[in-house]
Amino acid sequence: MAQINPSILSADFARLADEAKAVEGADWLHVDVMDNHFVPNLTLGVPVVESLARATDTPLDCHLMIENPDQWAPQYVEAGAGSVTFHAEAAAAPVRLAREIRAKGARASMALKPATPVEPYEDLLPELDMLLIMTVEPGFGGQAFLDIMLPKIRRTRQLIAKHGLELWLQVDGGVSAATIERCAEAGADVFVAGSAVYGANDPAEAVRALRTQAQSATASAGWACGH
Ligand SMILES: O=C(CO)[C@@H](O)[C@H](O)COP(=O)(O)O
Ligand SMILES: [Fe+2]
Repeated sequence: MAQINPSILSADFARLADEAKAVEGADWLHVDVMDNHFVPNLTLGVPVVESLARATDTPLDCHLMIENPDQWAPQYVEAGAGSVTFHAEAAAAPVRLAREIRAKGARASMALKPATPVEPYEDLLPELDMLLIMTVEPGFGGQAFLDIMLPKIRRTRQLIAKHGLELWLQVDGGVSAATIERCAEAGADVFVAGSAVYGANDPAEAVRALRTQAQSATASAGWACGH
């Protein structure tokens, strides 16, 4: 089943608890952590994640766009995140870090920026619960979807099938009613949407509509979605 994860980055940061509640019914709440070093933007950190975890029943999907995730990622598990994504480009020891995230009780996920290929990480995929393919350069919400990422999504779906993995394949950046079907057909099964959800008049309805679109595109593409 296709999963829709609204990105809190596009919400009103002065009303985070209400904004989290506005999308209850979503599969996960996507929380973009940016440190102004790995990306040229600064958002929120561990204390805010702790508060969000108390404010909503929706599990938190933390996307860490930070340097030194080896040091920081475990703290986001302790703060209450159910899934923690670190960037391949920033991690010093991705296998050790994925194992540590899992050992602490969260799903371990790794993200690839647009120019980072998936192939060098093929042997590492069994260590992960999810791979995130960025479909914009990380750092900001509201950017245009990069169509040139579709072949990478397709190749990753083939690697998942080749190794018989349970790995979820997430896309993040510019995902909307206009682009979600192409992502689903290419093989994505977890969809982050910021402006397409929080920019809608009814964010909860936007989540439902995106999920319906993704599910029918997945069904017609014919690859099996494992959840
Ligand atoms: O990680 C990021 C941006 O770096 C994303 O999670 C954005 O927050 C998605 O926003 P939209 O592109 O959907 O508006
Ligand atoms: Fe994100």
